Amino acid sequence: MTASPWRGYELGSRTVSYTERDAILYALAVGAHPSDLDLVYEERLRVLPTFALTLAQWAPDALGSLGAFDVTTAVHGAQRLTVRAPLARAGEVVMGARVTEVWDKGSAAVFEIEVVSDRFVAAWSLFAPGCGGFGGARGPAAPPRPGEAGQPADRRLTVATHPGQAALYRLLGDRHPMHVDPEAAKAAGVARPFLHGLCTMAALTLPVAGALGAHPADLLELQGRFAAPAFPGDRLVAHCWSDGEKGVRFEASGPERTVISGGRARFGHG
Ligand SMILES: C[C@H](O)CC(=O)SCCNC(=O)CCNC(=O)[C@H](O)C(C)(C)COP(=O)(O)OP(=O)(O)OC[C@H]1O[C@@H](n2cnc3c(N)ncnc32)[C@H](O)[C@@H]1OP(=O)(O)O
Repeated sequence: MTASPWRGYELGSRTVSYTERDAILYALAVGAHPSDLDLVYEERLRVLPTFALTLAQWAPDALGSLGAFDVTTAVHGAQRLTVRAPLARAGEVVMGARVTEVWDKGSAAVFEIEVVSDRFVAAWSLFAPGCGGFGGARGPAAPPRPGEAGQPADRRLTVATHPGQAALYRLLGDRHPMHVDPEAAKAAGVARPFLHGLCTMAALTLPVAGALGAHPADLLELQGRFAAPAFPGDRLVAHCWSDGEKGVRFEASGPERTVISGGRARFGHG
C-alpha cells in the first residue's frame, strides 16, 4: 500500500474571532425561528455548537488552496463534531488542523481533516474526484444505516429549507461558488447550485433537538454522510431512530434521494 503524501500533513493553527452578530446570523441561516430568542437575541444568546464548523472552515479550504485536490469538483462527503465545551457568545477560538488520512477510492480520494480546539473536535471528509488511484487503502466501509435491519423509524420530522438559504449561509464562511453559481455547480457535476452540507446538517439538528426535548445548544455529538446534494428550497424529511435518552440516529431525504445517511446526534441535559 502507498500512502498519499498528504497523509499526516499539518495544516497549522489559526485563531478565528467572532461576534454575537455572527452567531445570530448563523442561527438564522440554518433555520432558527425568530421566536427562538436564545438563538437570535443577544440578551439571551446561546451559540449553536455547529457554528464552530464555520469557524473551522479555514482548514479544508487551506488544503484545497495547497493544491491537494481540485476545488472545483471536490465536495464535502461527511462530517463529525464532538463538543468539548460551549462556545462563548463572542470571542475567539484557537484551532489546530491536520490531514489524518487519505483514502484511495480508485477514481476519487477521500481526505480526512481533523480540527481540534479546546471547545470542539471536528472531522471533515472531502470526496475528491480524480485524486485516487495512488495505491492507497480504500478505508473503512460506509457505516451501517439505521433501518437496514428493518426496524421502523420512531419519528419522522420535516425541515423546509428556503430558496435563499445557500446564498445566506455562504456569508458565514464557506464561499465556494458551487452553492450560488449554476456554472460552478455544473462543474462539480450537479445540475444547479446546492446547499452546503453543513447547512443541511445544522438545519436538521434544530428539529431533531426539539423532538428529543433537548436544546439545540446542548448538542454534544453530531455526524453524518452527505449522500447526495440537497437543494435550497427542498423540503427534507428525516427518519429518526432513538439512540439512548438524548440521542438519535437519522437519515434525511430530499424530494428524490437520501441526502444525509448515517446521521447521529446526541445532546446533553442542559
Ligand atoms: C466545498 C463545498 O463548500 C463543500 C460542500 O458543502 S459540498 C455540499 C455537500 N456535499 C454534497 O452535496 C455531496 C453529496 N454526495 C454525493 O454527491 C455523492 O455521495 C459523492 C459524489 C460524494 C459520491 O458518490 P459516488 O461517486 O457515486 O460514490 P460511490 O460510488 O457511492 O462510492 C465510492 C466510494 O466512496 C465512498 N463514499 C461515497 N460517498 C461518500 C461520501 N459522501 N463521503 C465519504 N465517502 C464516500 C463509498 O463508501 C465508496 O467507498 P468503498 O467502495 O470503499 O465503500
